[in-house]
Amino acid sequence: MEKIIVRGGKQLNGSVRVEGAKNAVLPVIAASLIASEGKSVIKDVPVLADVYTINEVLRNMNVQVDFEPHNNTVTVDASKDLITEAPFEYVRKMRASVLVLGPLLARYGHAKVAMPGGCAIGSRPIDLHLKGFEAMGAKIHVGNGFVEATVDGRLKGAKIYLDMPSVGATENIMMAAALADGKTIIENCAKEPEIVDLANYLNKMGAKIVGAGTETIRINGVEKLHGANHSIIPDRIEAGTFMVAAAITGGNVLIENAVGEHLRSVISKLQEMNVKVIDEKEGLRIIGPSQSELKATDIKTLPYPGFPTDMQSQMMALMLRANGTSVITETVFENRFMHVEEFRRMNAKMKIEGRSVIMQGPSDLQAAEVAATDLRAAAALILAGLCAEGSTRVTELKHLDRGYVDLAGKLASLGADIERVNEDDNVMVQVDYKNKPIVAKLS
Ligand SMILES: CC(=O)N[C@H]1[C@@H](OP(=O)(O)OP(=O)(O)OC[C@H]2O[C@@H](n3ccc(=O)[nH]c3=O)[C@H](O)[C@@H]2O)O[C@H](CO)[C@@H](O)[C@@H]1O
Ligand SMILES: C=C(OP(=O)(O)O)C(=O)O
Repeated sequence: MEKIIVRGGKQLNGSVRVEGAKNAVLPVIAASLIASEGKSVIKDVPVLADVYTINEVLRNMNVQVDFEPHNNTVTVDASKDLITEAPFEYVRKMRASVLVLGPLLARYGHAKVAMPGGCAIGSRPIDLHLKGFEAMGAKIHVGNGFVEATVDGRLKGAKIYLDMPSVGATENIMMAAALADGKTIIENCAKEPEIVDLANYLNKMGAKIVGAGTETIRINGVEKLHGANHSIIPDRIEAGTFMVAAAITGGNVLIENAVGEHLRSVISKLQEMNVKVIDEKEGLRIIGPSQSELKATDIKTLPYPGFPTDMQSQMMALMLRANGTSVITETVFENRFMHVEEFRRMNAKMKIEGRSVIMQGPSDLQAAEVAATDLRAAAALILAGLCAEGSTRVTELKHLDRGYVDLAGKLASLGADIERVNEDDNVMVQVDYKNKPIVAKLS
């Protein structure tokens, strides 16, 4: 079984570069389906399991997708006739597969995609995506584990109010509206930087979208879209994870490529905890305080620009080490506390009350064998291992590989005592992140 073994106590120093954002690249690759002519060349693509999955989803639909991992480039040619279905084997691996619904429906008037189930962080319905398509004239049928959307002719522009600012629903509706007949207005939409990145890409493809990044997006539908060149924005959650790594070890790390503007809520909480954050030309420098100076704080997760739920578990690791009582309230997903039990195995002093976790810090973290319950929990357990006494062993690394490019290798390059091993035969499978050996195996 593959494990990451972390021996705590090393201070992190140096610099590390963040990759393109997972949550931006997945919708961008899905959106490439819309182009009936020309190729799209997408750069700064992170070499992640999820990227291999979305590429497979598209290939299965007869799209030509070429991935050059060493150049971080994906080229998509969707100009042939496409198959308008995404089977369960892909959606099960990655919920973001539902993002092909909007582009397929808009281009072909038909899309059939396996219904995503819940996952370790919550039930995650797609009712808002479907209501948006219905408002644009689509008929939706859910049965036998699939959702099927059809429309005679083109989708019609509509005014759509989202009950909550869902990232996926905003993306799916925006992609569909780009090719609809007439004007669509999406109100109370998500404002995440990944929404802006997708809108920029669609506009390069010939779409007419304004307002992305605000709570109202206006889209004038066009008849055709073409391939375009695009570079993916830096991953704010990977950057945030390294910010916590520097802070939790009292280190000094420059996170190259991190965009301060995308991380305001995280920066403000770190500053409250006595962590220094300096905006430099190349990125963000993080200087962690000594453990005795790390202050407790409270966090509530919210849609952007609020504190991101995808940073909740990593910040929890840091708050466990802080002096005083800290509280985290999770408002985005109803069940994103599975990592609490694993932290407890590491001697963390914490309890769950409703949608909040209360921590009486500082916990004297001790090494244990712990299992990742989702992608960010995997990162959080590794972060806790960086300051725990002894050798922490983190398993269930399939979650980690969905969203981090060689986290262990990058932390090792900053001075962490960490390795990824296959304990059955004691073979180390990944040592140097620049060569990307582990992810290369997934192709
Ligand atoms: C690939 C990707 O970009 N994933 C991100 C995206 O997921 P995703 O797009 O799935 O998250 P949403 O913003 O849609 O979900 C937010 C909340 O809305 C609810 N909801 C959503 C859609 C819907 O039709 N009905 C409904 O009730 C969800 O259950 C959840 O409670 O945004 C989340 C919230 O920032 C992040 O944690 C994920 O990393
Ligand atoms: C929850 C996440 O991703 P996804 O929506 O792809 O499950 C995440 O990136 O933390």
